[in-house]
Amino acid sequence: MAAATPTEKTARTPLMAGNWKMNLNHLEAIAHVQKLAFALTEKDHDAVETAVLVPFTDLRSVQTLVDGDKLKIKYGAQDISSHDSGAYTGEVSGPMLAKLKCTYVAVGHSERRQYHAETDEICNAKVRAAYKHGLTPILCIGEGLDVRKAGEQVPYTLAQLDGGLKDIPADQAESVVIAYEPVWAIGTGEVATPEDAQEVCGAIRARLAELYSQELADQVRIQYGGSVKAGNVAAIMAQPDVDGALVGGAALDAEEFVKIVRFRDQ
Ligand SMILES: O=C[C@H](O)COP(=O)(O)O
Repeated sequence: MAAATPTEKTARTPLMAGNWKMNLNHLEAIAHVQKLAFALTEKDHDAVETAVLVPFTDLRSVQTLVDGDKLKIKYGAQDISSHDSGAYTGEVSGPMLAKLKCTYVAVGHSERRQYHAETDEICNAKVRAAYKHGLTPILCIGEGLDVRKAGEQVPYTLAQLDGGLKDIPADQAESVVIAYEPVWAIGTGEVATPEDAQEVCGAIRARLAELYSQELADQVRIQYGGSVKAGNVAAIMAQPDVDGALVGGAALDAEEFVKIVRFRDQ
């Protein structure tokens, strides 16, 4: 499988996204985004795209702050309903997220797959819903420990990629963000080695080339997620097919997250 060359990599702007998960209420969200905005410079924004994926209850506050202060921090949600409206208690729709001017929405995070029984079919419907309403999906894929121990991480993850992108046309898929998150490395402190991350991220890019074209594969950003911190981000980002990170725990500490955004300085 052909991996991207470093030259192709430079054409992709790194995306550092903080997934807050179920943390920070709307007041804490404002304080946190203000800290990020204060710390991040024009130089940072030119070099790296920074985003926060926040709880639904925080979105309006974050939108007001970002709009009001014309911040360059992007924001989005952690999930999206596959339905546009109707009797779906507890769900939040694409039109609602679009109205809040979300840029991104995470789809198929392993915690959604594990605790909410989200299948590849459901993820595919959510990817469609995101594109239908002008949102960019961050499709999360990755294997559990049993799969890793069996050495099946590449075929397992590629099957999730195929399922999530099933019948998604190239003019949409060209903007997708793929987050490779080995489940065994999430919140455990067990970070995958840079070589582990590259093995699967390289395979994902090669598969995108097979599904679409090399040109499309070369422009899609592939993130690594799983216990990313300031201390390990540089080595992971040095891999040719890793274009950013989806950061959980470390994104709750504004100073740490800013260091991750400045991965080149670490
Ligand atoms: O979405 C983020 C991932 O689940 C990684 O979380 P973590 O950085 O706390 O391991």
